[in-house]
Amino acid sequence: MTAHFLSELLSFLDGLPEPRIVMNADYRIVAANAAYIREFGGGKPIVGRTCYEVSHHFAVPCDQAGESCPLKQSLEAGTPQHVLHLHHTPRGEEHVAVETTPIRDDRGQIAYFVETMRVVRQASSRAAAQGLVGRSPAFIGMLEKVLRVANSNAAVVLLGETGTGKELVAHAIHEASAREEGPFVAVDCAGMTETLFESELFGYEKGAFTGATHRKQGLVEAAAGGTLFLDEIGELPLSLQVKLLRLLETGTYRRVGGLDWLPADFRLITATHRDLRAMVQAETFRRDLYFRINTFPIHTPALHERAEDIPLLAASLLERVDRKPGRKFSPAALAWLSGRRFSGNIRELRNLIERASLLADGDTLELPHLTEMAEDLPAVLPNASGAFQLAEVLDLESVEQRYLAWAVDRLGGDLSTLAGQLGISQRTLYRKLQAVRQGASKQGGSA
Ligand SMILES: Nc1ncnc2c1ncn2[C@@H]1O[C@H](COP(=O)(O)OP(=O)(O)OP(=O)(O)O)[C@@H](O)[C@H]1O
Repeated sequence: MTAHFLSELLSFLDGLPEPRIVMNADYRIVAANAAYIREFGGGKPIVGRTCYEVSHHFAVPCDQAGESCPLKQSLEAGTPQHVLHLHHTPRGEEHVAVETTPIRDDRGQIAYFVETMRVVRQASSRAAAQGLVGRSPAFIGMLEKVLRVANSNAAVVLLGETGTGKELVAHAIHEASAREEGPFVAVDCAGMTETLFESELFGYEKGAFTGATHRKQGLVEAAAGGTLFLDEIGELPLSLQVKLLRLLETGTYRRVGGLDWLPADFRLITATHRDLRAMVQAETFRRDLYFRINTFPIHTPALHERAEDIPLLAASLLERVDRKPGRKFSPAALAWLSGRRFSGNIRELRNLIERASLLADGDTLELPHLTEMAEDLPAVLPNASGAFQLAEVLDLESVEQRYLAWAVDRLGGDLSTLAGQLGISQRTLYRKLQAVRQGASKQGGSA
């Protein structure tokens, strides 16, 4: 491929608003457009460096560092590939959606790759005063699904324990969708009676019943052009499931006391902490409704599946609930939080942090502020505050897991320091810790 072709390609890419780079098969950046230099350049030269060094600060390509590599995938598949990566940017680490497209030469051979990057605005990998935060593999896996489905009109069902952030995730899907400018209307299905359900969802006409002194808009109408989020869908009685199914099948509804069928225009997101499939088996949830709402299920991970996010979540939640800005946790307090099992997930963590913030007078939230009202919160990992000891000969994998559990406890959840001391990347450490957590939960919470 000629230099002329490259310069033509670059002047074409320069005119595009999204940051793009061109790379060769050796991962070397051969060109970057103006938008990329503006958003990711940070005033440093880009051309001639490798993508893995610029975006990840790795010394080897991503796939050799335990990460997915879209360049390699698109070389193998010969088609564009999409991945979600944590990239170093001039603003710090950010979630970036990467699309890698192979470019063929005149003989049909893949010669270059154009990579398009979009910073994900719906989630932060650093402490943030609002929205979703997280950087663990479990969180990134979920975020990847959120971004994939957002731009379709598919019905999404969010399945996860209570307090795992289902409402926040529903909001993120809405914000990443083409309906972003439209309304986001949340409805709690728990405790809905038949009359309430119909009048709330469909609205009513003046005179429809005693007390209906004026026409009232329903939530379906309020969600027009936007997203309707039905929380706790598993709590909806069978009689109301029929009414919801009719709305979804026909795309129309009628106000209580009204004659006209009105068209509905919303994207449906539902959520539940219940096992809907088991409910279908037990015939407490309609099979046809289950298939209607279940086009794209997303599991919201429990906190113990993403326990490495606890320090980041704790810092973010403190920012959100504390009346004194800028306060931090002591290392011991963070270590203690990182080693707890929260059955109420992020909501329980948030409540505990709010309580501690009320108890603390100084600039730092210390361990006693947390434990004073939550001593009985169970530990996930052994409380190995002393030396690392083994009383038996074990296989190396188990030794590594026990050692990591001990080291996390020791370093107070400061994973970047720990990764440095262990001589491995943070990513590799996250992955190894995931195995520790899974091992701990298989053993019923004690390692
Ligand atoms: N990834 C996250 N980052 C920051 N805060 C979060 C995150 N996930 C959840 N939260 C916070 O945790 C709390 C519980 O979240 P949310 O109400 O969305 O959970 P839920 O799964 O819908 O719970 P339920 O099933 O009980 O309705 C909220 O205060 C929310 O802001």
